[in-house]
Parts: sequence; structure tokens; C-alpha cells
Amino acid sequence: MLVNGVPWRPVQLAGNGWAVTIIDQTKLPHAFETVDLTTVEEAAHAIRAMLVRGAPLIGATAAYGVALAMRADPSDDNLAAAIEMLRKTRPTAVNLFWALERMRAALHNRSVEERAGAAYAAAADLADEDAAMNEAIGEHGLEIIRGIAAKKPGETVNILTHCNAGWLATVDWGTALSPIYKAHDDGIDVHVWVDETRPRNQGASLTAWELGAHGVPLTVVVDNAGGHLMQHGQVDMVITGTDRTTRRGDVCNKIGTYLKALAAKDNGVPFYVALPGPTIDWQVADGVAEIPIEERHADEVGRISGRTESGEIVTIDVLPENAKAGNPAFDVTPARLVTGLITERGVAPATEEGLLSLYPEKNNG
Ligand SMILES: CSC[C@H]1O[C@H](OP(=O)(O)O)[C@H](O)[C@@H]1O
Repeated sequence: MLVNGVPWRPVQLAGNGWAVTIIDQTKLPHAFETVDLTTVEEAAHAIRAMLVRGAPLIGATAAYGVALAMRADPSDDNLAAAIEMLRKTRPTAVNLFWALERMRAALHNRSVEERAGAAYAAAADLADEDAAMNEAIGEHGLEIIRGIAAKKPGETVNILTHCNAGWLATVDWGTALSPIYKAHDDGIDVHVWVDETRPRNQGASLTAWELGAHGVPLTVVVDNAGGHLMQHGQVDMVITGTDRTTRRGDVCNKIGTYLKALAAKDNGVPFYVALPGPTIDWQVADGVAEIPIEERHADEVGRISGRTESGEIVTIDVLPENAKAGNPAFDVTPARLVTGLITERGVAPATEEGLLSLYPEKNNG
């Protein structure tokens, strides 16, 4: 996407041709800063500390992390060590594990002399494929938004989204936001309710920033406002991303997504989830029982960062001394609450049959 007229990806090859430039998302919205990663350890830290986040972007950054490792030491032992280090960064987004397996498969039979070049090429291919898949998601999701707009001619299509599943969560376009960008660019009058998404405020800090930069009308709301808005007919559809979707259509996404899906069901609001194929975990059926939910540090709940009137970035405590805080980072929305899954291959019901109709190669009988 463009940032002040300059094309950017949240992860890209640096100008020197081997380091990896990332946008430091912990600094947004108050500062646009980039970091050049030069080692696999730095790539692992960037994922763990959420300088980069979002399932597809985590996978793409890990892929480049393997390339950095191969540039330093292309041995079998270092390939295995790099993959293991990156696997341990975050447990929920399946794209991380898919990307690392893809890099292993691309490299394990290559000679040590070829490995670094092959790793950078494989990481670049994976990144370009992600961007293309997300643009295709946008085209398929656009048709849904177009259908809603047709039922309310001359009126605004109000869409609620949770967390950040925009271009900042992927290599480009985003997943949940890709149809919104396509609809806005197509001249459809869309407005987005942006859940702030406590505790890390990916909605308030990232979604609001990227939609605003693209000129998409938006209103940031607290996480608990969504049900009220739906009750009062102010939401025409909900669209979110996902970090791992099971073969039967259960959706693991940022904490709070499940509650939005319950409110949507109760109010007859369509609830769509946008995802590229690598976000589907075909080995898992029951998301609630089987998907590991990341528990992040309690300080993310107990502290909040912001900019003072003088422009200083500060972090303050928001809990009583010694108050205990819990911080599960994701929840699972059962398929029964999902209206449809918007993928790069089309839109499917949230069922195993629906997903296999789009990905027949995954049908192992
Ligand atoms: C397109 S995946 C976006 C997905 O990732 C976010 O999690 P996090 O910011 O912790 O990496 C959130 O679940 C988004 O929906």
C-alpha cells in the first residue's frame, strides 16, 4: 500500500539486497519507523515483540528470517536451529508453521552453496503470493459488499471489523480490509466501525491509521460497543481476519471476535471472515479444543502507551498496584456463527464441504 505516496510492504528486502526492512508497528500511529533486520534472532524478536504481527505477515517475516540465517550459516544444523527458533515465537497463527515448512522443503535438498540465494527467492515468492491472494480476497469480498449496497441504494454500507487484518497484517492488501479497500476504490459508500481491540489496540492504532491513510471513512469504538451498534441497525456486516481456521470452519482470531460473532448472530448481521488458504489448518477440526491460544504478558493489560499533548510517547499503569491481569490473545468462533469464509479462491460456507469445494486437493477422503 502507499504511505504518503510511497509504496510500502510491512516486510521487504532492504536496499542493500540482503537485510530485511520491517515497519515497526509498535510505533504506529504516532510514528512511522522502520527497522532493518540483519539476523534470524532479530527476526524472531520482531515477531515475538509484535513489531510485525498478523498471521500472513508473521509467516512472511519468518521466511525472511530463515533467509537471514542461511546467509550467515547455510549448514543443516543452522537451518534446523533457525526454523526451531522461529517456530517458538508465537503459537497460534498457523501461517508461521506453514511458511517455515515451506522454507524447509525448499532448502533441505539444496547444496550449502545454493541455500542463501534459494532462501531469499523462496521468501520473496511467498511474500508475492500472499499479496496476490489478499488482492483476490478483496475481489471476492467486494461482491458481497456490492450486494449489500444494492439493497440500500444511496445509503452508506456500515462494516464493523475487529483488530487489524489490513495490509499491516499481511504482505499487502490485508484480508478483512482488502474487500473494504476494493469497495472504497470502486466508489461504494462504505464506513468502517473500528474496534479499538484491547489490550494492544491493533484497531485503534493500526486499522484506523491505515484506513485513514487510504481515505476510508471510519469511527473507532470501544470493543464493547459492537453489540449495541448491531442492535440499532448500524452494522450491515462484520468482517474479520483469522489466525487459524479449522477444516470445518471454526475461526481463531483476536480475543473478542467470538463475542462479536455472538452479537451478530443475535441481531441477524452477516459475519464474514477473510483468509488466504495458508491460514486453514487442515489437521484440526475442533478449534476450541485443539488450537493453542497464546497467553501474552499481563503488562499488555496493565499498561497502555500513548502520546502526550507535548508529543512525548509515554507508557502508564492503568491497574491498581498488584492487581492480577490475564491476557489470552485469541479466541475461537465456532463455524455455526460464521456466515461465510472469503478466500482467494472464492466465498464458501464455514463447513468442511464448503472449504473442500474451494480446495479439492485437500480432500484426503
Ligand atoms: C490477517 S491476520 C490478522 C490477525 O492477526 C491479529 O493478531 P495479532 O495482531 O496478535 O498478530 C488478529 O488476530 C488479526 O485478526
